[in-house]
Amino acid sequence: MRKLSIIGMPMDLGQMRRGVDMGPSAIRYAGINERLKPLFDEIHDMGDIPIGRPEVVIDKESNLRNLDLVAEKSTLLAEKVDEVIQSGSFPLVLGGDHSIAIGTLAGVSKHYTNLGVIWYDAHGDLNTAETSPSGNIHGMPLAASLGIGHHSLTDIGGYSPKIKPEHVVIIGARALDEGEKILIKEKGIKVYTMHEIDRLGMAKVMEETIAYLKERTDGVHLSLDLDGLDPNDAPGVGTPVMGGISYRESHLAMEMLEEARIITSAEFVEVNPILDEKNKTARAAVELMGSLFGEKLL
Ligand SMILES: NC(=[NH2+])NCCC[C@H](N)C(=O)O
Ligand SMILES: [Mn+2]
Ligand SMILES: [Mn+2]
Repeated sequence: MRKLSIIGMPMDLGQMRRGVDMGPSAIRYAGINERLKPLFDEIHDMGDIPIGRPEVVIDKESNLRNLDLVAEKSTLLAEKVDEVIQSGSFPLVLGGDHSIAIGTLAGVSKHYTNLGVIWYDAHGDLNTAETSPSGNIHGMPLAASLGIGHHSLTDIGGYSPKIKPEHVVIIGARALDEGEKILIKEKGIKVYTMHEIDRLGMAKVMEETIAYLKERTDGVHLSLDLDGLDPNDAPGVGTPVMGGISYRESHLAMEMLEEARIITSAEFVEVNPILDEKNKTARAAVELMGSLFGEKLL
């Protein structure tokens, strides 16, 4: 039996542009339930993790924005994701800014020996307090999940690291900070930048990604930041970068993941309806979910 559990994580504490906390509502409004219903035997919308309206606080010692709050809320999400997997359901998390991946991965990773991660993003999200140009935690979740960074972020769920660098594939990168570039080289993280996507084509990129992860992992989490897409196709994001992955290429990527049957959990993040055009970005997210979960035209 194929079961899906939708978890909303309306957290915008990992960055400064308000509105991304409305991401889960925008995605629900775009018709996620109706769209995915034919693809599963059961869908449970678990509602949202309670975030409230906390005030922004800069952690004095680390210079990180909302460190304690992000850590506290991430723990709640990790527990919910863990519970969903235990119940035999596929966890689909709706963000929220990308800092929510810290909690998602804390809940997912304990169920696998070698969890793989596809990080579909314009950014590397590999910063730490030391390398971050912004102090925004949404630029740090991949580093934190690798066990790099402030202990409040790396130790969510009581264990670290959640993933190994050789089990990560970044797709769509086109804006990397200096510290991130160093980390990618140092750790040997596999990255398909826009250059490789242009050069090889998305089909080849996904073939290679799938073969690479199949060989070394026993589950794969898809962390899809909508800013991985081109801002023309997904304008409703807080940190848009020109020259991104097209809507069509993204559908192909999702379809190939579905065919390969490797994805065991997923999250769609950074949908900000305040910055969006008529909910276009949330609608794109729902359409991509359709492809990821096996929607066929014929
Ligand atoms: N999840 C994201 N949209 N991250 C954007 C991060 C931007 C920049 N690298 C920073 O650390 O602030
Ligand atoms: Mn991101
Ligand atoms: Mn991004």
